[in-house]
Amino acid sequence: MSSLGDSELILNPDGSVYHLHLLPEDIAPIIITVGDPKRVHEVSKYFDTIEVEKSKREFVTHTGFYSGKRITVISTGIGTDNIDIVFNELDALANIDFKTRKVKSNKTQLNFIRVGTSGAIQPDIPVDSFLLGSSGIGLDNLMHFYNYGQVKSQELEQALRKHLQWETHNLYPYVIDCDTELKTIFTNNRIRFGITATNTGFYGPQGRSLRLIPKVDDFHDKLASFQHKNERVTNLEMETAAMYGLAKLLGHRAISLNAILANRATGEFSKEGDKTIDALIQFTLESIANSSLV
Ligand SMILES: O=P(O)(O)O[C@H]1O[C@H](CO)[C@@H](O)[C@H]1O
Ligand SMILES: O=c1cc[nH]c(=O)[nH]1
Repeated sequence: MSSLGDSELILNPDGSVYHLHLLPEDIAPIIITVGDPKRVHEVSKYFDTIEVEKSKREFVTHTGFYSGKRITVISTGIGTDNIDIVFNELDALANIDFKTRKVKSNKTQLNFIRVGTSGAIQPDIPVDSFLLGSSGIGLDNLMHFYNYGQVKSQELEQALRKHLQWETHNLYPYVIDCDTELKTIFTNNRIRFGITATNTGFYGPQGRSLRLIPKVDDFHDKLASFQHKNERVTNLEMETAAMYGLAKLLGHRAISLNAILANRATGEFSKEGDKTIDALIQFTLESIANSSLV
């Protein structure tokens, strides 16, 4: 196997990976991802010890121990473009030998757990509730740059495309399921389940209108009315589908947990978002501590 060239695997002068500025020993196999860089501290403040604190751009990383488990928490910033960077570089840290610049023959499987915020599109999902995305619908185009056919949720993707008929808008949604073992770990009476839709923006791409009118005028109605085997589309955010796709392609596991801050059907926005996010962080850490994850 040939070595990866300098412009493919980009390392900084200190040997760290290009954007994340991390060394292979800086990360744990259990990785909590958050969008907001400030949320990293909101997670790691519960750790018993913190051994790594590094940052570059919007990518802040803390690694430490919580209840005997070594955990990394990292901010991805906003959007699936950043997920491409974070997931490829974290995988490189785990599975590429930075000295030989070759892919390792023995791979390490990483467990990605997103703790994010999101807006519900169904009226019965209250603000300040928790929701686990059992599948991710990608309305962005990230996975179209990879051969994702082997990891997609074929039947769900076909049924969704037939229902939406959004080829007229040049939209070809991809659909990828969460990891079922991680789903079991977070299955609890405090959490709802649903299909999470991921898009490239917060305003037009989530059907929001301030001064500009979104072109897809039935955006919420079309997504909210989709039904497949008792599953429905529940919420909108900006990272989950790409996480599910890249994790599966790279042989990792991923789950996305959402603090529902907005309800787009009822027009509400949480008045206690920080409290809700903190409760989801504590729920996530407790679930990890009680799991067999190492
Ligand atoms: O709170 P985070 O994790 O950033 O997640 C949500 O919030 C951001 C938009 O406000 C997007 O990243 C969206 O996915
Ligand atoms: O409506 C929302 C709320 C949080 N994050 C999103 O992406 N959308």
